[in-house]
Amino acid sequence: MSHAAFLSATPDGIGAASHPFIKMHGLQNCFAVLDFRKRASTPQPEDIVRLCDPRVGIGADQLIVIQHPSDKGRAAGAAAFMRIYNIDGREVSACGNATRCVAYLLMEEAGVRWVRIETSAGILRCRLAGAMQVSVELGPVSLDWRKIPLAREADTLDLPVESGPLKHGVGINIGNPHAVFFVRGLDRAEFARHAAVVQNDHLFPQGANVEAVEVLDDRTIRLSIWERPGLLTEACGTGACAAAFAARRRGLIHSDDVQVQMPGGTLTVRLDGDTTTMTGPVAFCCHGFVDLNADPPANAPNGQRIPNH
Ligand SMILES: N[C@H](CCC[C@H](N)C(=O)O)C(=O)O
Repeated sequence: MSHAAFLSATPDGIGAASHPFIKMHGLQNCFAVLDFRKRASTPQPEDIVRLCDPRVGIGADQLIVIQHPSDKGRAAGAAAFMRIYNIDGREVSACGNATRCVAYLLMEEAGVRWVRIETSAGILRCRLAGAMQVSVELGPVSLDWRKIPLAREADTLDLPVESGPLKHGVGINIGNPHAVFFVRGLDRAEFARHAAVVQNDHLFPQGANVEAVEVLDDRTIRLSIWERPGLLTEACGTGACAAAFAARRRGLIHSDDVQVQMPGGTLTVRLDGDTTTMTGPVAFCCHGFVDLNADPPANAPNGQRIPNH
């Protein structure tokens, strides 16, 4: 049975509300994956919060739901629509590492080596790049303040927001908003404190994923990531691409092939104009059944998770 086939299994003797899930990760950026291609519904926010919570649920940085593509997506050759939900239950438009994981599931299911996935940020081209290695070409990068989005016109190569060592950042939209700062060494706990201030600044009406980047050489950067809605993650695909693009744009690196080191491991990012392609490993963690539409835990997090530093 392929992993994707498990996602449509029906539990024998388990609660009727139970739904199969697979947990996967890309460099320890972890995802709970549900297949809703046989369900017309979307997950309830209280279910999303509970399922992402490591104490009462599966534990994940995002919940990913596979649906059938839209008519437009099908016409563009998309195999599925991938919906992305943050730990606070809100839907977002992009998740690079999750795209790599879902692409692996869909390619394994269909027995192919490339696949297109429809997301709210557009159609993404994905391909198998070796054993358990997947490449995803992310959509065009934008530095336009209106597309980040910012609350007011500003120089997106020198953002008017700072906290501690996070200064002179670069604002980028790569399907989701990012604020990229270049630093020299930064304790992870200190980064989390300052990144939370930046993320919640009024400059970002939709918030921002925040990266602190150290340039190690002409083709290698190291980054820490504070994702929306407020958590440190071990890796971030869109963040890696945004950081590599910003470093190249700032002239801090000169290679078009960038090694992006993160706490969970390294992604390779290929820069080509306003397109970025990330390549890296995917892995399966576990699978099982979850009850949906259950009551949220009494102390359901308000979308903030204590930094795991
Ligand atoms: N981990 C994801 C990024 C999730 C971004 C999400 N937290 C948002 O609010 O945009 C990645 O690999 O690109």
